[in-house]
Amino acid sequence: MARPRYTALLMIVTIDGVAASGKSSVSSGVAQALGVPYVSSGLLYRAATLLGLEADLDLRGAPDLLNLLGAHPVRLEPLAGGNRVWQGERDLTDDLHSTRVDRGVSVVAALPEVREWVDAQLRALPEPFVAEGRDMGTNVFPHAPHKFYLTASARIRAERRARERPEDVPAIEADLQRRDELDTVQSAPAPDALVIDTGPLDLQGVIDTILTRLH
Ligand SMILES: Nc1ncnc2c1ncn2[C@@H]1O[C@H](COP(=O)(O)OP(=O)(O)OP(=O)(O)O)[C@@H](O)[C@H]1O
Ligand SMILES: Nc1ccn([C@@H]2O[C@H](COP(=O)(O)O)[C@@H](O)[C@H]2O)c(=O)n1
Repeated sequence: MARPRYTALLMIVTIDGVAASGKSSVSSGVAQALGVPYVSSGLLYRAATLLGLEADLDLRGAPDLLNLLGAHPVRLEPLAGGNRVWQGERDLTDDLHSTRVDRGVSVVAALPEVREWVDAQLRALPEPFVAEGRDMGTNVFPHAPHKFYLTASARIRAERRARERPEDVPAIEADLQRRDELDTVQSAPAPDALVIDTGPLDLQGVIDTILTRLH
């Protein structure tokens, strides 16, 4: 039988990295090249944050937040072209990348109970897929055979994000640095991850760098 073009076809590829490092865009491109879904773990933390904000909860209060999530379950739909997040029939996805959610999500993500809630959903997903986030290669899928970690300077990341948002680069840069700091605990690269500085590369260049290593 002909050897598959990519050995990662039947397993998990993890792509971690700091805020706005390109994880979602790169994971989508790699997943589409592999013909597998990609899983955006950050969307689950963002969904928990959005629902907590809408319910006017104290985001540091795990019991109320978990009760809310239990009463109205959230579902992540991983698709090759992008993830959708549902609460019942409500599609939350387009409300998850706001500055309001950005400013609250690290508080929610620091709650062990919320991390367990996210990790359980991720580990229940059928393989193969590309999983992106902060701790996919360290905590959630430590046995994944292919691990990558994306970095870039805060300024470069802010300039990229500024193309998506009506805010100025210095303000976005400050927000990214704050989130990096708040996410430090769960954001270390796995010892066996290939660290890629995406600063000198365009989006396709990062995707190709990863695909080259999956042959
Ligand atoms: N290497 C690159 N060169 C140029 N632009 C890039 C590169 N990588 C990503 N981008 C762009 O930077 C922006 C942020 O990328 P993306 O949303 O994928 O980052 P992220 O790490 O998933 O962000 P977050 O942590 O906020 O979810 C997007 O507009 C994306 O198209
Ligand atoms: N594996 C992960 C993924 C995300 N987080 C937290 O969620 C925030 C949003 O993640 P994005 O990838 O959508 O930016 C992120 O800032 C972390 O606080 C996490 O803890 N672990």
